[in-house]
Order: sequence, then structure tokens, then C-alpha cells
Amino acid sequence: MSKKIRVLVNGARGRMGKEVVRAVLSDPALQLVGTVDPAGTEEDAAVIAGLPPCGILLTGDLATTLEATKPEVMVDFTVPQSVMENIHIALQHKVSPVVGTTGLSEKDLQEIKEWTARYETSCLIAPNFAIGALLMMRFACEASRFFPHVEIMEYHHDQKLDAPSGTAIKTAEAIQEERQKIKQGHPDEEEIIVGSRGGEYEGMRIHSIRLPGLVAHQEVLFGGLGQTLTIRHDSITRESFMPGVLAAVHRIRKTEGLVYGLDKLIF
Ligand SMILES: NC(=O)C1=CN([C@@H]2O[C@H](COP(=O)(O)OP(=O)(O)OC[C@H]3O[C@@H](n4cnc5c(N)ncnc54)[C@H](O)[C@@H]3O)[C@@H](O)[C@H]2O)C=CC1
Ligand SMILES: O=C(O)C1=N[C@H](C(=O)O)C[C@H](O)C1
Repeated sequence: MSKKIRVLVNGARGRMGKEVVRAVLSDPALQLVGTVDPAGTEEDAAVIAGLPPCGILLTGDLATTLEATKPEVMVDFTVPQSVMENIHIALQHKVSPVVGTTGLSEKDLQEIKEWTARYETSCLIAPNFAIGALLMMRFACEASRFFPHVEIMEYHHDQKLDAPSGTAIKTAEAIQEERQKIKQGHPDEEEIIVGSRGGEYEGMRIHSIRLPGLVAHQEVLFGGLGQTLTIRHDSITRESFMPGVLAAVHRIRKTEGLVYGLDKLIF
């Protein structure tokens, strides 16, 4: 059997981190070597994830843990405030980040690209790891060639820190490359309550809904003459992201530079 890929999970105490710990432990080709989360150190990562102990304890400092455990890949589901520093530290240690954390700007992506070149280490930034979400984005791009009037509605749990979601931003960016440029809505429309028409990206409106009970959902709604078309994806549980995360962990070391979007790695 070929050598196992050594994996560190950053944010291992979070909703996604626990799911990733379970997924990595269930994949015989991967070896969980480290778990980091300042919210709860010295606890067994598998126990936190609801499994029998695996002997890997949570630690609080990424750089020290990278040096001690020597992973090849760091999976990061943390918070927008720390993700840039996490990526920089991992790349400095020649560890490939597989990043699901959202809230990164275009400027951030440019900086990460420069780091990947400087440290000669690949990095994946994937706003959404669910295969269905990738297809939703792809189908939305296709539809926007025929229906340039489009609004994006994203629905998430109310603990989410960033708005709009990384997926909505990626969808709008991808649609923008395909669709005819137009100004949507009535030229004289007025917002009586500020924000009613949502955020604007290149003439497209993005609406962010936050409610308990939701996980991660998105509708791309197109309007044309006498018809509408809705393309919708629902992540009902966070397991939906795991096949994509595992595929990325398996492939990231075989690629170079910055990869933005899981579609670039698997389609
Ligand atoms: N790309 C994708 O497919 C998906 C992306 N996400 C994104 O992943 C991120 C995490 O989401 P959740 O797990 O729901 O959040 P969460 O709040 O449940 O977990 C975040 C964890 O990161 C930890 N953390 C905070 N600062 C840290 C640091 N400096 N180093 C290490 N750990 C740190 C927190 O203590 C917490 O345990 C969010 O940005 C979210 O938008 C979530 C689901 C899917
Ligand atoms: O915070 C979440 O939960 C999610 N975040 C990602 C995003 O911002 O698009 C991916 C998914 O929608 C879940």
C-alpha cells in the first residue's frame, strides 16, 4: 500500500472541523497527525467528534503543531479573522492548505497566490466542497447566457459570520464571466428600507438569509419573458461537504500554485 497522506485539521472543534476529523479518520489512505483549535486544547479530537479516542489531542498553536507533526496537508475550517495567517504559516512550512473558510477578498487571493509561488507549495481555496453546489454554480453559469436577469438567494444558519456567503460570491463571479452585461431592475427604483434589494455585484443582487434550522442553501433565480428558472442546491447536513474535502486532500499535493474552487481540481 502507498504511503498515507499526513493531515492536520485546523478548527477541529468547530461544526466543520469535527466532521472533517471523522472523514479523515474513516479514510484508510489518510493519517490524522494533528488537530488545532484554541477553543479546547488537550482533548482527544476523535472524542470531540463523537468517536472513540484516536490519541490525537487538540493543540492551540498552529506553527508549533506543524513543526511537531509534519503534515503534508492542512484542512482549514476556522474563522475569517484567522484564515490568512493560518494559510501563511502552513505555506511557510511547505504544507498545502485545503481551505474551506470563507470571507476572503480578491486582494487576499492575490496575496495567497504570491505566497504559493514564494514557498513553492500548492493551496486550494474552495468556497464550497459539496459536489451538488459545484453543479449548481455550473448550471447557473450556463443559464445566465440565456437569462441575464438573475438574483442570488443564499440561506444559512444564524451562526455564520460572513455575508454574503463565499458560494454566493463565487457564483456571482462565475456568472459575470458568462452573462451579457445589463443593469437589472427599474432604473428609478428606490429602497424605502436600506438593503431591501440586497447587495450588488456587477448589477446582480445577492440576498443573505440567516435563520436557525438552516444549514447551507442557495437559489439562483433567473427571470425572462413570461418565465422564471430556479436552480437550487441544499446542503442538508455537513456530511455533504466531505467527499469534496477528501478528494481535495488526495489531489492538492499533485497540483501547483493557488487553485480557487474545487471544480478546478475535480472536473
Ligand atoms: N467551503 C465549504 O464547503 C464550507 C465552508 N464553511 C466555512 O468554514 C468556516 C467554519 O465554519 P463552521 O465550522 O461552521 O464554524 P465554527 O464556528 O463551528 O468553527 C470554527 C472553529 O475554528 C476555531 N478557531 C477560531 N480561531 C482559530 C484559529 N486561529 N486557529 C484554529 N482554529 C480557530 C473556533 O474555535 C471554532 O472551533 C466558515 O468560514 C464557513 O463559512 C462551512 C461549511 C462548508
Ligand atoms: O458557513 C457555512 O456554513 C457555509 N459556508 C460556505 C459559504 O460561505 O459559502 C459554504 C457553505 O455554504 C456553508
